[in-house]
Amino acid sequence: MWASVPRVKFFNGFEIPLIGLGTYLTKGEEGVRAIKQAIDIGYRHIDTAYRYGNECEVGRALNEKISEGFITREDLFVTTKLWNSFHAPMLVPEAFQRSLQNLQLEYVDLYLMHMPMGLAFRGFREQDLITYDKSGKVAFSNVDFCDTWKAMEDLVRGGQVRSIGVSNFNCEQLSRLLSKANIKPVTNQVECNPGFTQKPLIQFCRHHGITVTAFSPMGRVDRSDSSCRVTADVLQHPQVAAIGAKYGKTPGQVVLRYLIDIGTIPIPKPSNRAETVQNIDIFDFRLTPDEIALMGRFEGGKRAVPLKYYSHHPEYPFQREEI
Ligand SMILES: NC(=O)C1=CN([C@@H]2O[C@H](COP(=O)(O)OP(=O)(O)OC[C@H]3O[C@@H](n4cnc5c(N)ncnc54)[C@H](OP(=O)(O)O)[C@@H]3O)[C@@H](O)[C@H]2O)C=CC1
Ligand SMILES: O=C1CO[C@H](CO)[C@@H](O)[C@@H]1O
Repeated sequence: MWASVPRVKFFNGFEIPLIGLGTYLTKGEEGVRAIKQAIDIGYRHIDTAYRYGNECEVGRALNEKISEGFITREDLFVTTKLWNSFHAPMLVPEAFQRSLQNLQLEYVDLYLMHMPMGLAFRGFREQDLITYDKSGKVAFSNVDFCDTWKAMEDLVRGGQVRSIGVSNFNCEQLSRLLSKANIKPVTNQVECNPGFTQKPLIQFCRHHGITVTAFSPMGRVDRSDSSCRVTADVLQHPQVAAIGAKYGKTPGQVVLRYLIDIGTIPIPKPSNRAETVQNIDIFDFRLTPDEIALMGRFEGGKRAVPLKYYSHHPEYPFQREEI
C-alpha cells in the first residue's frame, strides 16, 4: 500500500491530488480493469473527457470501487471536459448532464473547457463531435469562449460541479477570460513535458493563482495519430537514467518528479501495471536545482500535441508557434 498522494489547494479551497490518471484511449473492459487497478494502487485523481468516449467505463470502475467500500466518493477527484462542439451556452447544461450520467456520479470535482475553439454542433453522438465543411476542414462555431464560461459558472452555482477550469488556453486567452469571469478557472490543463516546458505559461498562471495540469507529461503519445509527435525522447536519455539511478527511480519517475518540482500536476497515462505503480511512487524524493536545470535543457520548443486540425480557427491557441 502506497502512502497517500499529496494534494494542492485551489484558490477556492478544494484540493487536487498532485498526480492524476490520464485515460485518453482507455476503453472497454480492459479500461475498467486498468482504472480499478489504479485505484487499488492509490490513484484518486482521474482525468477523462466527453470526447474520449470512456466516461461510462470511468464511472463503472469508480462506482464499483465505491460499492466495494474500498473508497468513498469524497476520496476521489474526478475531472471531465466540455467538448468543443458544445460551446453554445444553451448546450452546456445538457452536455454536462450527459457527462454526469455517463459517470454515474452526483457531482464532478472539475469541469474543463477542453479547448478555446468552438466547433459546429451536430449532436451528442460520437460521430457528431467533429464535422467538416465543404472544403474538408473541421467546421467551427463562432461562440465566444467567455460566453461558454458563463454557462460553466452556472454549473458551479447549481452545485454539481465543484470547480471549473480550462484546457489548451494561451496567456492572452486566459487574460481575456479573467477580465470577463465571475469565477476564475482553477487550472489550465496544457501539454507540459521536458521537451515542452511551458515556462512563460506556468509563470503567468502562478501569478494569477491558477494551477497548471500537465498533459502528455511523457512527451510522447501512444497513438497512431499522425498529428502528434515525440518531443524529446528523454526516457531513453542516459543523463535522465543517471538521475534516476541516484534515487533508485526510473526515467519516467524522474520526468514526473521534474514536472511536480516545476509546479505542475501531471496526469500520465500508464500502459501497464508496472508504469501505473511507478507513476505514483514519486513522493519520496525531489530533484536538486541542478537536476531541474538539466531536465530543462531538453526543451525543444515543439509540442507533441499541436492540435493541427484546428489551426485555421481564429482561437487556435498556438498561432505564434511553428507547428
Ligand atoms: N486536455 C487535452 O487536450 C489533453 C489531455 N490529455 C490527458 O493527459 C493524459 C496523458 O497524456 P497522453 O497524451 O496520454 O501522454 P503521456 O505523456 O501520458 O504518454 C502516454 C505513454 O507514456 C508511456 N508511459 C507512461 N508511464 C510511463 C513510465 N513510467 N515509463 C515509461 N513510459 C511511460 C506509455 O507508453 P509505452 O506504452 O511506450 O510505455 C504511455 O502510453 C491523457 O490520457 C489525457 O487524460 C492528453 C492530451 C490532450
Ligand atoms: O484530450 C485529448 C487527447 O489527445 C488528443 C490528441 O490525440 C487531443 O486531441 C485531445 O485534446
